[in-house]
Amino acid sequence: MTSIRTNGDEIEIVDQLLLPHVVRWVPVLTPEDAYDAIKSMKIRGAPAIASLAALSIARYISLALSASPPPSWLSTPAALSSHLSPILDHLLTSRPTAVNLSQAITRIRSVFSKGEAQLLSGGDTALAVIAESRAVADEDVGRNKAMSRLGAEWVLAMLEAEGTVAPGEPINVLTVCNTGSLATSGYGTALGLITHLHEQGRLGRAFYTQSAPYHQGTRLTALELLTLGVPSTMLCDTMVGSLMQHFKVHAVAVGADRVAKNGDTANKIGTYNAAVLAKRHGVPFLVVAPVSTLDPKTPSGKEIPIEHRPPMEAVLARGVAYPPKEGVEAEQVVVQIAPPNLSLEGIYNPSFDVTPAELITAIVTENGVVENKGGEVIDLSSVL
Ligand SMILES: CSC[C@@H](O)[C@@H](O)C(=O)COP(=O)(O)O
Repeated sequence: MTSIRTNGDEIEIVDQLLLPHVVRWVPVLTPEDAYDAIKSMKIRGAPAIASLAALSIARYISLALSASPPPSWLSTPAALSSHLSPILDHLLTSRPTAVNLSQAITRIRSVFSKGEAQLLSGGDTALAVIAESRAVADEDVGRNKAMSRLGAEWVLAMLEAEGTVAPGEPINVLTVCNTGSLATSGYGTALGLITHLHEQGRLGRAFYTQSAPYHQGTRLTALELLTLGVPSTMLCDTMVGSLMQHFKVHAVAVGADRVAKNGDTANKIGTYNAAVLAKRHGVPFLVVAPVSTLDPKTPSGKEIPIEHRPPMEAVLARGVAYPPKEGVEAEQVVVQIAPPNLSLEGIYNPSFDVTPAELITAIVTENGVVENKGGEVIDLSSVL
């Protein structure tokens, strides 16, 4: 399962607004198509957003290079930079919370500067930008596997050392939202950790929240875990406290859209609730994210820009008619749940919340695991 597939310069994404009932691949022909797909959440998840934006830039430049004659903006690194700058600026505004997109764009911009400093031709700089853009997407799977293994080993060792589980005993892990293959270029972050535990025979059960109003849990994580054959249980977002009162949850593992310098972490709305409840129940709370999600330029969670989605989206549900009619192909319907005269000002719809570092037990990256030493701040310098 994947969110993006490429063939040379061709890019297609699976429309995640239609999953799991309808699998439709849609072409992404221009950076503007990428912008629309990200903004409308046809593709979502911090690493996948960055990958699509970068791949759309690679395609845009590659097609220009093969034009005859090539456009004048390919003549020098400076011309390339001034032509692409507004396109990159625009992509950056598609979704503001996930920092991976901004990190990818910074990487691309740095190639223009290198081209200028090294007196490269416009054509060579363009090729270097294409290579850097494709690397953003290609690097993702390897680092996801690395962080998933590191996080799984760390949490098992911790639980075994404190005597919560016996050596070899499987553990139950709760997650929020969707952080698997569909949210990344493959394998996933927090869901990757869960997958790794499953592959090692160390997962008892994965619990996952529905993650309303977009239902990334109900629609996407459910699909991924079913496909992988991972034993799992879905719960409504409001049931996390009840779950922890009645079932053994050994750890919570979530992804991140941005981790501030002090360790405060923005992730899907509802993550903070899970963290508060984990603290109350003494359950370790892990953030699993690539280094490209760490943002040392943002001092704390207070400065993380939090996207508010259109109010209407909070009262919509996507699915198929129930019960299914035999012989009738599933077709998605969007239903409106609230009273038709509910004013849009009467709806609060932040897409993310911030979990303070003090509630986080450890931040897991491909470069290592950073433990919270018991304070209000997590020092990320060892993995940056
Ligand atoms: C590996 S994905 C990490 C995060 O991007 C994920 O947890 C999340 O919050 C996704 O939110 P979304 O609004 O679906 O893009």
